[in-house]
Amino acid sequence: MVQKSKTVIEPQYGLYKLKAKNLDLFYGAKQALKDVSINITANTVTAFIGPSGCGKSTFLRCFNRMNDLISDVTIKGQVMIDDVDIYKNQIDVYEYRKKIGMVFQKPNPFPKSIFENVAFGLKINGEKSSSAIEEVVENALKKAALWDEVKDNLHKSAMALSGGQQQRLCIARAIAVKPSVLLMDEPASALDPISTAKIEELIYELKNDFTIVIVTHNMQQAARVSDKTAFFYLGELIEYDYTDKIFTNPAKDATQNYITGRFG
Ligand SMILES: Nc1ncnc2c1ncn2[C@@H]1O[C@H](COP(=O)(O)OP(=O)(O)OP(=O)(O)O)[C@@H](O)[C@H]1O
Repeated sequence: MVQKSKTVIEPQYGLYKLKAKNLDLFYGAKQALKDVSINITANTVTAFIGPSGCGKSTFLRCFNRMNDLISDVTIKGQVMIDDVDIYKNQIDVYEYRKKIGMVFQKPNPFPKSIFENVAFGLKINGEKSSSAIEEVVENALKKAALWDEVKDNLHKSAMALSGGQQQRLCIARAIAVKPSVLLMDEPASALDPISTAKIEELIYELKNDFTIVIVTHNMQQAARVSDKTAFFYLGELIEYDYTDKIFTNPAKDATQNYITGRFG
């Protein structure tokens, strides 16, 4: 069970880690996000919840500009990391993406060894020193709570790991390049309950080093791991508040109806 401290230290002078301001997103003519604004504090876990198709993943993908890869997408408004508007023309997307790690629903290790999976990003970034790479790989695997299980088999194929181990490997791979933000799109939904519990524990630990945003369909999971929760419905951010408040005393009827299972 995740032991939570409920304190969020809000930044002074508006210096949030992630911000969106009046964000609209269209897939062709279809509007998927409507005037979404949010401020996310550094070193917190924020959960995005809401019924299928309400725009959670679309919004998550705005923070690493992954929607740029989809044709016919139009984005209006601002998305900021460390107060820099990431959709401005002069942004170097390649450099910017280094600040953001992403973990997907289905574990997607490369068909390489455990070691090579974690070392991959460092090598791409030009790290040549084997001892430096070994140190980072070990630290990333320790942070991802996988080291003890794999330390004697680092050169075995990642594909031989269990699903839960593969997902922790993907987390190690994401954090090895030292991003400051981790985006997770339903990271435990393909896993068994024991692996899910491990991922939840890990998310809670990782917020010491990263700002984490997680999309989840599992409301118990949102309640367990997140400091703040954002409820989306039909492309709108309906309510965003401390997780305890959202799950015990939401301000909006739509949130209340969703968390009590009346729709979704
Ligand atoms: N690549 C795309 N092209 C066109 N429409 C898309 C695309 N991706 C998502 N959409 C549409 O945008 C809306 C929001 O989808 P999105 O996947 O962001 O919702 P979601 O809340 O994450 O859903 P789920 O919980 O089912 O994953 C949906 O109507 C979806 O059909």
